[in-house]
Amino acid sequence: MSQVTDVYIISGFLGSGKTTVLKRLVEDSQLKGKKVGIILNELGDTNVESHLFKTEKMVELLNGCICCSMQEDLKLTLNQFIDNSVDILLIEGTGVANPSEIVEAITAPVYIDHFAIRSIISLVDASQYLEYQSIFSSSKEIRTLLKEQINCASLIVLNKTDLVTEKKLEKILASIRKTTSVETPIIKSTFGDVAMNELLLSRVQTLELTKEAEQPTCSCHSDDCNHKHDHQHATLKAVKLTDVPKFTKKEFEAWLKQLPNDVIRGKGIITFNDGATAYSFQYSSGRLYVEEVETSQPSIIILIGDRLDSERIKESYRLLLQNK
Ligand SMILES: Nc1nc2c(ncn2[C@@H]2O[C@H](COP(=O)(O)OP(=O)(O)OP(=O)(O)O)[C@@H](O)[C@H]2O)c(=O)[nH]1
Repeated sequence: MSQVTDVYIISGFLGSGKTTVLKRLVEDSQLKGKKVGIILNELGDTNVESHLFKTEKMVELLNGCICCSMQEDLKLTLNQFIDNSVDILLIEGTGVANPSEIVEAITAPVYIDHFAIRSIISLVDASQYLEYQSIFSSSKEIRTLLKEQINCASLIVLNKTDLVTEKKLEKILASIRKTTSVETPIIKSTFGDVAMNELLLSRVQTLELTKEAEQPTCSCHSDDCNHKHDHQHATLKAVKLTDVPKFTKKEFEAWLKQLPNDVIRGKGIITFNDGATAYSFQYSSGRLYVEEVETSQPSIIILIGDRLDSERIKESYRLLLQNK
């Protein structure tokens, strides 16, 4: 029989810092000489972050969410990891994935001898946590999802604390504590700088499951976490813009900032006027981050948000191009 692979699920809403933590886990595992497997799930049909993980065995599941519409694809991928064993399997869901549904797939009897979920790490964006409560006040699905991402965690990482005051942080902690079990640790961080032993600590008791078990368990402590719910996040949408010309960074940033508030997240590959270098860009919490990258991927802009009006965004993009 093949060895049991340690599995870590990285969850959290759009832009909360999942990939940042994933990168740290990958680097640590490599330093320890472990073979790493990654499952990266994206809502859209393009992953603009694959350049970050060139050396690992990575499977990208695009155009859907592994917690619902892509459960079958997740199973096929897990089969690959049985045949091609790794020491640690890191799964990053989309920003709208419900981790309990991923747990459900992995704890199916057929996988019980092969995979052991060690932790469900949920990232929370401190700079947006309270804001999301009001932005999504009319979207029950998203508010439920945000709650579930927290309630199903075995470790909550309250990230982006550099962007909020101590007073606001206390308010956020109190609000999170209202819905989550007191046993679930909450660790504050910037750029996911949580001690590696905390991230890697085995916190999920799925090993008790037997092959005969009919109902898989997850570490959920909340009545809100309904394993059999009709999981929907149809209001969240990704818009992709291709054939992207060169801009100045200033033009690009100004354009992102004037987009409607319902654009929660942006990412992609872009080149600026000042040369041929490609940059990976991240737009999150209303801030633009760019980083030079070596990639053959053509320029692309992906915008994700609630009930996005794609026509309005495309029109705004056309105007940007016209005014260049
Ligand atoms: N200021 C600040 N920025 C952060 C922090 N953590 C991550 N970021 C930045 O926020 C952006 C989004 O981070 P990611 O790790 O890509 O977030 P994500 O959850 O993987 O995003 P999606 O997969 O799109 O949902 C990146 O530009 C990060 O560098 C933090 O603690 N503080």
